[in-house]
Amino acid sequence: MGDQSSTRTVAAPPPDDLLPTCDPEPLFSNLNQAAGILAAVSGGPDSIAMMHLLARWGSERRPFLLVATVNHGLRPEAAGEAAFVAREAEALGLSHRTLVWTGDKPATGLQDAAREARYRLLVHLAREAGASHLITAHTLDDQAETILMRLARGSGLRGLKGMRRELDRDGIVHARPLLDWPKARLVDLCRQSGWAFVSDPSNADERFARARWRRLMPLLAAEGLTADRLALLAGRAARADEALEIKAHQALKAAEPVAGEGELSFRAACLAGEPFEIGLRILEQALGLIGLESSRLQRLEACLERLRAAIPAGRGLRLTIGGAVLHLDRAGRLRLRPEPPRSRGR
Ligand SMILES: Nc1ncnc2c1ncn2[C@@H]1O[C@H](COP(=O)(O)OP(=O)(O)OP(=O)(O)O)[C@@H](O)[C@H]1O
Repeated sequence: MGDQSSTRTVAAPPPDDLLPTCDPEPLFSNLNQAAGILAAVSGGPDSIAMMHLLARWGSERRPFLLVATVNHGLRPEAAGEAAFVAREAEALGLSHRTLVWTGDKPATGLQDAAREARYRLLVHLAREAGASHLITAHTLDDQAETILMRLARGSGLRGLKGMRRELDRDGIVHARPLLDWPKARLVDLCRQSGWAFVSDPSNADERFARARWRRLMPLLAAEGLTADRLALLAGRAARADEALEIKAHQALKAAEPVAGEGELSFRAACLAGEPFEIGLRILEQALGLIGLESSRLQRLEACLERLRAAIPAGRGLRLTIGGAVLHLDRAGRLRLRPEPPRSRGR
């Protein structure tokens, strides 16, 4: 996260005669059709490089651009950093807004809360400004660290897909155009181009898991587990995940689903007959069809195990999961409906 401990501004050396040739056109070509772009710039080298590259992006087809910095109100330096980004943006002819997180700060899970607040503020501003896209400067290294952290948590295939290049955040497309770029390349680009940036020591603060994983990266790379290989794994996991989703969709469609009044029912035999992984996804998709987020993988697995034991035995079963009540009748039909509000969260 951008601002959890003290930072200092690095005065970059003057521009080198041999500026690295870096064409922003292919980098941002997916954004040509955007109805306005909000660029999230913390002041670190990654997002400062993104801002400079955006400013150099061919002006003809470029959608309107707005730059924003979030001051989480967690460090005294944060206001100065936002002002620094504002000045840099102005010098490039770009509009800039500073957003301040004024809400209560939780005693635990501060990083997660700050991230959530950051995206809430950014998405709100994007909507207000009429921007269709929010872009952040996540790099290949961020992707590799994310995958390692998810591996360590025993994540499923979906987690191993890593961060997505594009996702929907409440109707705004969140895009990560630098996801294939090693961080070192962006830092070099800043230094060689004379682009000043803010250096954030919290990136090396080992109280944070991401920093500890970052420290391990060279050791892992020496054994072949490089950021590139982790990204390769993520791409393959994404491909397998997509295939399994399609198979689960087909299985659910063939199970005579009947939807009505926020409910869904279907023949449950597929949950026992299909491979376990497909069964999990059928359940998740069914929950999605009644408007519920998928539950934690472990809970979903436990739920499916019970269903798989009951279905062949012709036993009825009633379960709750992820805000849903599941009712398996003796005829082998499973009905899902949202839990009544009063009993939720017990
Ligand atoms: N304070 C901030 N203001 C504006 N943008 C920010 C700020 N902090 C982070 N960002 C954006 O998010 C990108 C990723 O930053 P960082 O790696 O610090 O995020 P993170 O806390 O790991 O969150 P995420 O879940 O998005 O990975 C930055 O390159 C920048 O585009």
